[in-house]
Parts: sequence; structure tokens; C-alpha cells
Amino acid sequence: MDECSILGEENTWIESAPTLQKPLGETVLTIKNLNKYYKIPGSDEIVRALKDINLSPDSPFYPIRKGEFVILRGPSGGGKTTLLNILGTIDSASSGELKILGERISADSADSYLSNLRLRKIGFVFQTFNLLATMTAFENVELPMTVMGKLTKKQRKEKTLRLLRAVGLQDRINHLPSELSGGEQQRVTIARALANDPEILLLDEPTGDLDTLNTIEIMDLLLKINLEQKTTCIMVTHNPDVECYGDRLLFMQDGQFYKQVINEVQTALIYEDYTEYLKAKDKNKEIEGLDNAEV
Ligand SMILES: Nc1ncnc2c1ncn2[C@@H]1O[C@H](COP(=O)(O)OP(=O)(O)OP(=O)(O)O)[C@@H](O)[C@H]1O
Repeated sequence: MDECSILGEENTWIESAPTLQKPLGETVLTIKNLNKYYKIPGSDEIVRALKDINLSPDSPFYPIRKGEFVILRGPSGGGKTTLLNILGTIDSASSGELKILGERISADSADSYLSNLRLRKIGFVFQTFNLLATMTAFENVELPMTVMGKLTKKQRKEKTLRLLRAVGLQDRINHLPSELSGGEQQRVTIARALANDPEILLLDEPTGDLDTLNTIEIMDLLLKINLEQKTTCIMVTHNPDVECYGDRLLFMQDGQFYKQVINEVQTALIYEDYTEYLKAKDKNKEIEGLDNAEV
């Protein structure tokens, strides 16, 4: 058996499925029969974006536990972002049950309750960095702490500097987003997402706009956070090459999970090896192109 176990198309367990070598904590996320419908304005059309999704003890797709790094994969339109937004409580499900860190979320949960849960427990990182353009890196990272209102100015300053150091930006604290590279902006976003010590980090294509080196650096940073702080990470990506960073890969299509892969051990990419691999892949594509042209 190789490093991964695959839950096949028929949704049955493979008996010899390996277990994770990494110890995980308590359950942080359970989903039961979750559905999401979008009504298209001005027409009778309804899009069913999520179809009876489960991450529950009685499903092959089991709940997410503290410290787990879950990667959501699958074709465009499969429902990944819809699911991530519902998990982050920035969108609500049409029906079904969602339990985050022991708190039950339903369509009628009050906005104030949800925004409080988001601020205290959940960090977001998106592909587009969503930094406030007129604020420096320092001010962007400090903002969630100011909103939370728990720390003194001095404590906020110390924590902001610690976070910026942790993401390697100690020399860029007074830079505006426009004065930072894409990779640096994404580091600021990650530092900001960590400001209130979230238990869950939700990441939507965090490396989508980055080059190879920055992709690896951001993924290494996320792995470090996941391993050292036991922050649960749930990440959407279209890049199959970063699958090795996850503990579990959940594949979605047509609004459902259809495959689950367990990585026994998380692995980081090595820049030199990865660029060699990409070069070889490009060369193979060129050769295939020539072969096809000759036929
Ligand atoms: N606001 C919306 N109104 C109507 N339909 C929507 C809306 N948002 C998403 N959808 C539809 O829901 C389905 C799932 O979309 P979603 O964005 O979740 O997929 P995805 O897997 O994240 O795709 P991608 O990989 O391209 O980002 C798609 O058919 C999409 O067209």
C-alpha cells in the first residue's frame, strides 16, 4: 500500500486504509445533510450548489478534528467555495446542520452571533489578498485585534510585530499593500488571519496568484502554523502539486464529496526539485505537442 488511501467512487471504505501518523484533537467541524440552493434573480432557475453534504461520524467522510489540514479539490463549479463560505459563516446553508467548535449554526442564527464567532474563532485567507489599501502591513494586521477590543495598545503592538516577524515581514511593517509583492501581501493576510488566534483557518486558493517560489513559501508557512499551533486548516486549491501538504484531501464535484484521500504524513515541496519537475513536465508537453502535430 502506498502513502495514500483512496475512498473510491462507490463510497466504500478500503479496509486497509492507513491512519494519520499525526495525532489530532477533538472534533471541530461536523456537517449533516447540508444543502445550498441559489435562486437566479429574475428567473425561476435554481442552482443546487451543495447536495446533501456530510462530514459526520456515520458517513465515510468523517468530521474534521483539531489540527487537521484538509484540502478541498475538484473541478470548477463543484461547490468548494460555496462550502468554504458556509463553513466560515459568511454565507448560510439552505438546509442541514453545521456544528463548528461545538456551536450549532443554522439558517436562522443571528448575524451578531455569527460575526462574533467569526471574529473569535475563524481566520480567512483569500486568493485576492483583500488588504485595506490605505493601511500599512502593521495596521492591517492590528485591525482585527482592535475590533475585538481585548488587548491594550501596547499588547496589540507587541502581538502585531510578533505576527509580522513570524511570517518573515519584520522589514516591511510600514509598507502599504501596493508597496509589497504578491507573496508578501499574502503573508500579511495570513498574519492578519492569525491575529485573534483562530482555531480554524479557511483558505480559498491562497497561492492562486503566486509564482512557484512564493507558492512553496506560503505553503511552508501554513504547514508550520498547522503543526506548531495545531490550527485546523481547510484549504481550497486547484493546484494538485500542493496536495502533499494536507492530511486529508476531499474531492468535490456537482455539489458532493466523491473521493477522500488520506496522506499518512504531510510533506513539503522542495523548491529545486519542484522546479526541475515543472521543467520536465513542460518539456513532456512540448514533445507531446510535436508528436500530435506529426500525426
Ligand atoms: N451567488 C451565486 N448565485 C448563483 N449560483 C452560484 C452562486 N455562487 C455559486 N453558484 C453556483 O454554484 C455552483 C458551485 O460554485 P462554487 O463557486 O462553489 O464552485 P467551486 O468548486 O468553488 O468552483 P471554482 O473552482 O471555479 O471556484 C456553481 O454551479 C456556481 O455557478
